[in-house]
Amino acid sequence: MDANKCSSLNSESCSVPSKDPVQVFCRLRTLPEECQSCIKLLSPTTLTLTASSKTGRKECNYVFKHIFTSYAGQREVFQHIALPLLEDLVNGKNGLLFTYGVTGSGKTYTLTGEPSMPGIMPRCINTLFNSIADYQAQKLLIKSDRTNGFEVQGENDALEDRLVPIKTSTTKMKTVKRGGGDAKNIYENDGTKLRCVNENNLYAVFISYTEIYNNTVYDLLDETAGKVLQAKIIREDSQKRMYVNGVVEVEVKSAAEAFELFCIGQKRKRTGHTILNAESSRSHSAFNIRVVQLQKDRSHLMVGQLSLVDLAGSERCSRTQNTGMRLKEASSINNSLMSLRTCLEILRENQLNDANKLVPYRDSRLTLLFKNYFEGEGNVRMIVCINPSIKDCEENLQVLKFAEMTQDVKTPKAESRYAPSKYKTPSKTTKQTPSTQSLSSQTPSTRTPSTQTSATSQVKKAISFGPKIPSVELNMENPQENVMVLDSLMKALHARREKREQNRQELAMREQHFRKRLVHIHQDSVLTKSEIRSLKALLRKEKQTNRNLNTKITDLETSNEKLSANNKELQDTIHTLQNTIDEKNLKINQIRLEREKVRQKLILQSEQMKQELDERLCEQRARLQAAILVKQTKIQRAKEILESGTMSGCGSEQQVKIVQEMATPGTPVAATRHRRSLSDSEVWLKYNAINPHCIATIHEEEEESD
Ligand SMILES: Nc1ncnc2c1ncn2[C@@H]1O[C@H](COP(=O)(O)OP(=O)(O)OP(=O)(O)O)[C@@H](O)[C@H]1O
Repeated sequence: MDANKCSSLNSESCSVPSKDPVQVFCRLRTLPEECQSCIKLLSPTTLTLTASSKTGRKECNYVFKHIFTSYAGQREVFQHIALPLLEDLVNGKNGLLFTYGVTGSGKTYTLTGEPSMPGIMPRCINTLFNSIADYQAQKLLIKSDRTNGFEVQGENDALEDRLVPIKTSTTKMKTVKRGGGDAKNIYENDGTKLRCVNENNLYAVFISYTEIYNNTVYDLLDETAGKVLQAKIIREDSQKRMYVNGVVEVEVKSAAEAFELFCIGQKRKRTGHTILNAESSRSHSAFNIRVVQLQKDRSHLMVGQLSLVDLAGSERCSRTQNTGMRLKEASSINNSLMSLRTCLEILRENQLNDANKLVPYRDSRLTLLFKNYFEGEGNVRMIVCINPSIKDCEENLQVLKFAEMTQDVKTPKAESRYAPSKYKTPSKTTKQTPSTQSLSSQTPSTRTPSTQTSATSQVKKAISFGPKIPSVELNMENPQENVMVLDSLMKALHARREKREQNRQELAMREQHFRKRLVHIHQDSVLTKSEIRSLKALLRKEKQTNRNLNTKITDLETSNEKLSANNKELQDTIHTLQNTIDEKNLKINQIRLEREKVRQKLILQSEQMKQELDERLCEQRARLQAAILVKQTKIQRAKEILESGTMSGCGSEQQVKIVQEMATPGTPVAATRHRRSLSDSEVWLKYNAINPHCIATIHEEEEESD
């Protein structure tokens, strides 16, 4: 088949391209009434996140290009963010739009939405077809060249292709339900149109849908694989642009056809139920729209690509409580998001410091696939989706930090260029018969033995050696007749010679064509072999990773079991210690009670003793006073006697007698020594009336000594 192979973008540019920063938008999800918010909006571009940590509450402000509140509708988000990218797309410029955020923050809702509330993707498709519907190229006039470029083929070839049932398994480009007549537009179409469509051009729209699951690329539109999707490899084309090798790229002629493809892919996309989102994306998915426009004279071609990427949500395993496969998915998601962060950080560092540090795009398929957008040409926009719930606060902090940093990264400004095409007239061989044309449109791998037999018969039919050589019978009797015979023989020989020349030319041409085909087949087989080798290497690597992960899982499970056993033992010890503490507390309480009883008893006893001593003291005092009185009386009498003796001349003998009488035994004598009293308990207590002991102090001293 003769075709004009055109490259989609001409990268030969001498001038240094100007750069634009990555535009980052923020969208806040609606919050259920019972939930507390950690986000406060200060202006349409600034928000505050309040995070509480061990050291207290911390408030951080973040500024974005625009912040969409929970009241912002899908239409507003589309018009603000995606419409400019769509305009770029029909102007042949590339664009990347990706949603980033914590799981369940509304990334898929923003990109896809629901039939009644379509998100960015359906609105892009509807708007695109509302605008270019009248300027579409005939189906299959433009075809994928299987190496990230496009070919323009002759109208007859396009017609042939439309008539020949295409085996989608090998052509890498298929049509959806030929004609797509019965496909329905499931998403509401608000009739938005673009103003920048060039009415002189012919447009063709191609869709591909891929996902990156566990760091492996899969084609969601690949129907050859059956239920299990085959891993694809990422290649670099002649212009150093990354693409998924052998990806199915489908030309669609209406929005309904595009949605049908999206639904097919959506069914294959890996989603799963997690604690944080009932239908959580477990892979990163990229819905690619390529718009190819061909100038009416078919001399130039221009391609624009818009990739709508729904990143899987970042998640903390402690919150999701994922195990097994979900845990592996989560760690792969987090790893690839970490690679994205690292790449953007290094890019930013390089740009700020004018450095040339290697950006590790190859660390993850995600960064490798979108490398061109950051390094090459294309507008990059990011939507940070935020669930303002206080539960997501810590993760939102990380997301917002990354988003703010991303705004500092600058990407080369997207430029649109037409690529000139070298148009060749279709070769004679492709113009022969419909059967030969369809044969040439098939790839070698699709040809069956029956098609090969028919090809041989075609070749046989095509080769003729000219008119038959007439039988030469010379008649000697009629020389005139002989002249005629020889004349016809000569004519036949001339014709045959001409035919031979024609055949030789035809053969040379066929040989050339065949050689070309052989080269093509050889290239194909080399590519396929290298692809198989890469896939085998990938498989080996995956198997090794799998083995390592399994070993890790086993190790972790063993240590988990050990920890559980330890934990159980510790719980038992804690329980036993708790019982001992309870018993000891009980005993302490009992001792305290007994001690209190003793204290009360001692207080009572000391009071009784005090009373008793007081009584005795009173008694003794009374007795002493009586004795003193008696003594005083006697002294008085002795005085009187002495005085009267002196006066009456009484002898000294009489005086002595009187004094002796006074000193008779039994007369109480005041003693200076300490007195003691006998207590009830028959214990002698020291009694000191002048310096009495405080009873309370004694008890306290006793307690202390205890
Ligand atoms: N702005 C919004 N308005 C109304 N509902 C929303 C909004 N954002 C998200 N939702 C709802 O929240 C739920 C979770 O959203 P979605 O699936 O889009 O999250 P996600 O960020 O894609 O999560 P994951 O990363 O786990 O795939 C969905 O039921 C969705 O309908």
